Amino acid sequence: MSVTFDRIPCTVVTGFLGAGKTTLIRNLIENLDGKRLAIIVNEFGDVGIDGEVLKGCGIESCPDDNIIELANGCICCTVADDFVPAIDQILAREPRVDHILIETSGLALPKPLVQAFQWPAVKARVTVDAVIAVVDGLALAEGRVAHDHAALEEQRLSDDSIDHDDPVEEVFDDQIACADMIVLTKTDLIDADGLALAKERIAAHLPRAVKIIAAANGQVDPAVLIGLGLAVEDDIENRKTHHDDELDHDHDDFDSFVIDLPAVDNADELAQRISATAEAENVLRIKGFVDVANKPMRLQVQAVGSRVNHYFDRAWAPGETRQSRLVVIGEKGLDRDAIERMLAA
Ligand SMILES: Nc1nc2c(ncn2[C@@H]2O[C@H](COP(=O)(O)OP(=O)(O)OP(=O)(O)O)[C@@H](O)[C@H]2O)c(=O)[nH]1
Repeated sequence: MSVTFDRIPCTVVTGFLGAGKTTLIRNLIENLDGKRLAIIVNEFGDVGIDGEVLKGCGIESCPDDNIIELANGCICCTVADDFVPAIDQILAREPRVDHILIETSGLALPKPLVQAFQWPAVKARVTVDAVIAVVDGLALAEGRVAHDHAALEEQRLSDDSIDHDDPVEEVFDDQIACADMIVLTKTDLIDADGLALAKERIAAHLPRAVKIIAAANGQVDPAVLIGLGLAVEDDIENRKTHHDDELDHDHDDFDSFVIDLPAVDNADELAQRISATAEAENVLRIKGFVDVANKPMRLQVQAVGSRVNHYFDRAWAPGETRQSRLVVIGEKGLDRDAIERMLAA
């Protein structure tokens, strides 16, 4: 008698830079009682910050070894080299993993990633449970992504010089187009009108009837998001995106680099500098870890646009090099020298 194993379900979490993917996943890890999890974290930029944040959870059902970081790129472009080996590594785990979560980079196009699940080596063993798009409620309410289409159209008609291909909007659109469920984040930062506006803006981009779940600080009942059993790999071709005709998508609309800073004296002052820099230089995202002089703890810094969060996340380990490294991400053409000068000032 042969023994057959069911395919392991995998939830793909997409969402634009800083929308709240890591926060949501961290919450899922903490509340998915009894399920053994493995997580693949894909980042744009060389420094694996999200992986570090998730490893800090210390949850028994998701040990650090089960968190695999695929930094520096886009999983869908490196299926054979990175993704399949990562899946192999997960499937070899004992005891058996019950569920896989993938946190894609904030610039990832979900369709090519899901298409990677059609590879025979993957399809035989793993199925895409659902694609969840995390969208930034605050950014939506403020019109930083998914602008009001009617207003934009009016503006477009009155000004021929506007560039109509907005890469941020395109990535956002593609992530929404591929989603089976949408989590609208940061609802603690918006009022009822903002929430209604955010939902309206999503609806304007939604090609299908998809549920929108409002969440604050990543708190969503895992039963709503996990175990949907949708086998998305069999349906993904039907989801129309901006990049359907591109064989190669190399994210060349965006730039990212790492800045090393000396130790800082004051965390609040650094946060102000980061905010001013993001504003002046049109930076989409800054994140990293910082050495604050005379403090035993490491400072974690997270900026989405000019909004900055910072907090001491853990003590520097004995023997660990205390360093300050920030990843900066924005649209192509970032002025690296100016950003470096402003952050170091
Ligand atoms: N107030 C508030 N802040 C949030 C919420 N969700 C996320 N954040 C904050 O937003 C920032 C970015 O959150 P992340 O979870 O790192 O976002 P991400 O989508 O993983 O970011 P990337 O991986 O860089 O694309 C962090 O400072 C979070 O603490 C929320 O619901 N409310």
